[in-house]
Amino acid sequence: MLAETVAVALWTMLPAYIPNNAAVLFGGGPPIDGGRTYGGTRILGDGKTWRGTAAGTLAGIAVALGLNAVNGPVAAATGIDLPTFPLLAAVALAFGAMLGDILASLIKRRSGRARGASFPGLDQLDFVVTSLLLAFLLAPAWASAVFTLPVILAIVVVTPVLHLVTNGIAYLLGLKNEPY
Ligand SMILES: CC(C)=CCC/C(C)=C/CC/C(C)=C/CC/C(C)=C/COC[C@@H](COP(=O)(O)O)OC/C=C(\C)CC/C=C(\C)CC/C=C(\C)CCC=C(C)C
Ligand SMILES: Nc1ccn([C@@H]2O[C@H](COP(=O)(O)OP(=O)(O)OP(=O)(O)O)[C@@H](O)[C@H]2O)c(=O)n1
Ligand SMILES: [Mg+2]
Repeated sequence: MLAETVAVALWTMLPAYIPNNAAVLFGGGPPIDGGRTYGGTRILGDGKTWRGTAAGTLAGIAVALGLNAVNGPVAAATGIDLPTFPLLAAVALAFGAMLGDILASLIKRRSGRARGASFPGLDQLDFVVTSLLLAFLLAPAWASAVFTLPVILAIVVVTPVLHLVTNGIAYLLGLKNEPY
């Protein structure tokens, strides 16, 4: 059923959705690239920090453990069979999301885009690709069972919409400098 597929997709991706939010809220401090440049432009830029990456990863893992704790009651109340997250899967989704955002900055800087510039498509799906890849790498049996083709399709369609809505609200609240 479509609603059930979307519910499983959102539940499973929550540990990958939270890291970027937490990085915005708790990030800052020394940049990962240490200010270094390559060919005259920054490697990553001041928007990718150690603190934001650590906070994001920890927040994503914490959310996965929290979802594990409420899985029983939520599954009982909704009648939907929702996955639990083994620790490796939680780490893969959370750190994978941070990694995707960092790789996207690398691509943005190499293609001459300044910090904060938009890159439609990449901005909305960078963290999806890397968190899924890392999950398949670190927890292959779990990932193959959870990320069926319909679930992956639901993720790819729903995530960009949620990303635009979340960023729009964060911008209106003054938490982000750009609404994308
Ligand atoms: C636990 C912590 C630390 C924070 C929780 C804050 C919160 C309520 C987050 C909502 C999480 C959520 C379910 C998001 C799903 C969408 C998604 C793909 C998010 C990716 O995050 C993007 C992030 C930075 O993006 P970027 O690095 O790629 O540019 O966006 C910035 C977000 C924040 C600064 C956090 C504050 C967010 C809000 C005030 C918006 C909350 C909005 C909702 C709950 C509405 C979600 C939309 C629908 C339609 C349900
Ligand atoms: N690993 C990260 C990711 C994000 N942030 C914080 O969250 C803000 C918004 O994140 P994002 O939109 O991903 O970065 P941008 O500043 O837009 O930079 P870029 O163009 O490189 O994406 C950043 O400015 C930074 O303060 C952080 O500290 N560490
Ligand atoms: Mg940005």
